[in-house]
Amino acid sequence: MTKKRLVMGNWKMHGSLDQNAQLLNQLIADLGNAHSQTDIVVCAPHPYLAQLQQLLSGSPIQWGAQNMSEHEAGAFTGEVSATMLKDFGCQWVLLGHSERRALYGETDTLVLAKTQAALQAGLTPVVCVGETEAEHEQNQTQSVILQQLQQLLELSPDLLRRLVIAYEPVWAIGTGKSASPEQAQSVHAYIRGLLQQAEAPNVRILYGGSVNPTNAADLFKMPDIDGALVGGASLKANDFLSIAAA
Ligand SMILES: O=C(CO)COP(=O)(O)O
Repeated sequence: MTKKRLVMGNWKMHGSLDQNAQLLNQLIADLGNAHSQTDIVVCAPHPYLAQLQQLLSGSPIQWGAQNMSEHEAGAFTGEVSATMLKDFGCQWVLLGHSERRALYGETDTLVLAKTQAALQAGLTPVVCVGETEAEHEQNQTQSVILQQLQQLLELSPDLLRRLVIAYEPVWAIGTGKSASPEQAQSVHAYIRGLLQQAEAPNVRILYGGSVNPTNAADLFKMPDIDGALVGGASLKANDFLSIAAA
């Protein structure tokens, strides 16, 4: 099975109605039908999902959210459910981003519960994993990744095959210091091995962390890098589309 490349933008907590409209209209205009070989997705803050639905419906660009609740509905003030995301046309949701893990205490168990809720609602979860700089320096990358993925790998192969995994080394996020293609590939190959053992060898594995128009092509040459999760560069239409075209 050949895997379609996937390039996702994570806007994080950036944007406004005006800025988003400008960015999205430029993406639509410049994209045309040029990248049918690549799935292109933007993940916006929750309040802007209606705007994405309005502006992107009928375009080749898909949209998603950056987080969601593990619960279906109920007394969970401030939370947003998977079915609410579906109401706004989302097909994708980022889960377990390192900022959620580090700043909001999300555990592997919580990320698993959110993943199950997303799958149940028919969303594609993009589960983020990655080691910190200290863990990297202590050669703990594989054990950290294994820990983060272990519970997910116990999902049935049918469910697991509906996931996307994003490897985002924390030390590469927002630092301008991307992992080298070889460094990223070695971790992706390790993740691929785990997925193979779990009978889901074709799950797409994205790399994230300071991806830009200059380094994207070399990253994408690696056999187990199936696309990118892009932060800062996804806020500039030209940069984001250059990455998608790389
Ligand atoms: O966290 C990221 C995407 O989820 C990566 O962010 P940067 O591309 O800004 O390093």
